[in-house]
Amino acid sequence: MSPPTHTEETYSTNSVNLESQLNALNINLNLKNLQETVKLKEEELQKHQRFLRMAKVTSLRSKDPNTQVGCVIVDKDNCIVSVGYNGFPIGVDDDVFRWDKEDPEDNKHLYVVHAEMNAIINKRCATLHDCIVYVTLFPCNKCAQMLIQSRVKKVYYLEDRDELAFRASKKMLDHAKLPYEQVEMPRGKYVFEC
Ligand SMILES: O=c1ccn([C@H]2C[C@H](O)[C@@H](COP(=O)(O)O)O2)c(=O)[nH]1
Ligand SMILES: [Zn+2]
Repeated sequence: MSPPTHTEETYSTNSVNLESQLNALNINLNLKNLQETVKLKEEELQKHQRFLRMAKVTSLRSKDPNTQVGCVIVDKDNCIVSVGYNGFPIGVDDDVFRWDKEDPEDNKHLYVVHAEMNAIINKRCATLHDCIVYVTLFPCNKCAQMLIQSRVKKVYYLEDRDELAFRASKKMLDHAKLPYEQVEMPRGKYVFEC
């Protein structure tokens, strides 16, 4: 085999250079894409945290001395279409139907309207189809039923409980393919440092 001619050598050196330049360009492009994706993800997370902070502030209106729950529902344009918190129904007097009664015959759980249900009922739009739900506590099985029936798109929540009502809720949401995601809040920025 004859040694490569000068032209062949130059061609081969140039092609190696070109390849390494293309590789470098590709790496740069990939890095830029990655940075863009990370930025978008970070902005998305901040949006969820902002709405969950609103849900938390909403929860402060609840008179439940044990657990205050707040719920905010937003549409596909990120406009708030409803809010709700756990409370007794309109006209049901807190002084008669007390929050602190231990008696199973007269317990708050028999009367309270859950935050999610209030938000579903209070909606200021025709339908909640494809809306996003932000709630401070994972929805119980009853609320999950209502959210599935309302055809909301996703549930973001802060706190969870390992209790039957919440386990059943997860089972149902999984089966109905309604996704849910727990969101962590930035430290020290929970409610008031908006
Ligand atoms: O999906 C839910 C589950 C519960 N709540 C409300 C109902 C009650 O007022 C409290 C839970 O009281 P505990 O004394 O902690 O059991 O939370 C709700 O709004 N949504
Ligand atoms: Zn509930």
